[in-house]
Amino acid sequence: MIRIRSLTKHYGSNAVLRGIDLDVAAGEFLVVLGPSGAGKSTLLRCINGLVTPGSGELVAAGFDATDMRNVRKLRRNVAMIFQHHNVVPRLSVLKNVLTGRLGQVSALASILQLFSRQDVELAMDCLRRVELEHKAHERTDSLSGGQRQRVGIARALAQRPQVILADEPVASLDPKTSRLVLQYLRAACRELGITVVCNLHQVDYAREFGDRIVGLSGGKLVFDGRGDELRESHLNLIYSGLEQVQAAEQPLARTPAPELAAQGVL
Ligand SMILES: Nc1ncnc2c1ncn2[C@@H]1O[C@H](COP(=O)(O)OP(=O)(O)OP(=O)(O)O)[C@@H](O)[C@H]1O
Repeated sequence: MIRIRSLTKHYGSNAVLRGIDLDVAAGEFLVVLGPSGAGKSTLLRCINGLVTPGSGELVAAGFDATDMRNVRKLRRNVAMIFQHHNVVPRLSVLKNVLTGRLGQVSALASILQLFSRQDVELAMDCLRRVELEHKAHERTDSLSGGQRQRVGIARALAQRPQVILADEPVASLDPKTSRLVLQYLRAACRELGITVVCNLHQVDYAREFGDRIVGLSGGKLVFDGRGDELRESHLNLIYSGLEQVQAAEQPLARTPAPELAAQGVL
């Protein structure tokens, strides 16, 4: 579903992504772990065409994401969920979810915000999936932060995307609400076959919800494996910072990573 080869991105002299190779299978729930500034958001933004990579290949949902002519089609199929949910507070919950349909309807219908009965039924179904159907006609600013994030998920689902990119979707939520939000995302993955790539800071959630975890450090992937393969030594490598990754010159750690241990990296 996503194929990335030798992907780089620089901001001036700051090398943010330094040769990423990554495949994500259809229906997989992939968690990206990494310290602040590792390049996690930049990676997600490259996948949905918000950021143009410097070099490399990136195909998502069948579209070449490095070719900006594909951006509209790409974003129709690749939905994004942000940390601050980006919902429109003064709109009703239902209208916020319906904005997820804007990329799919005609330009005129989009300008006039005319939605068909099928669109409304789809939006209500998406609200049911995050258990907010009963809030459909309330103003979104009357909802809690966790509920707004669930509206963000429903809006993403209303797009009927092949891929959902979630950029620290639970960063500002309490533990109970965080797990609920991640459960809805995982259900979307399992029940609808949507591929999810989710940036997280919480290792426990990564282990619990990710089918697979990749560790990004200093713009390089330094771990790729299942949650139960992620050891303390890998976490040290992921969170050790740029210098050690450069010193290691080791592209990827896989448990038990005997090669890395032999080189004294772990
Ligand atoms: N638009 C931009 N212009 C210049 N530099 C940028 C821009 N966006 C990101 N960067 C830089 O790229 C690096 C990686 O940022 P990015 O947001 O991808 O990291 P991150 O891993 O998502 O961090 P966090 O966990 O704090 O969100 C940082 O050094 C950041 O300052």
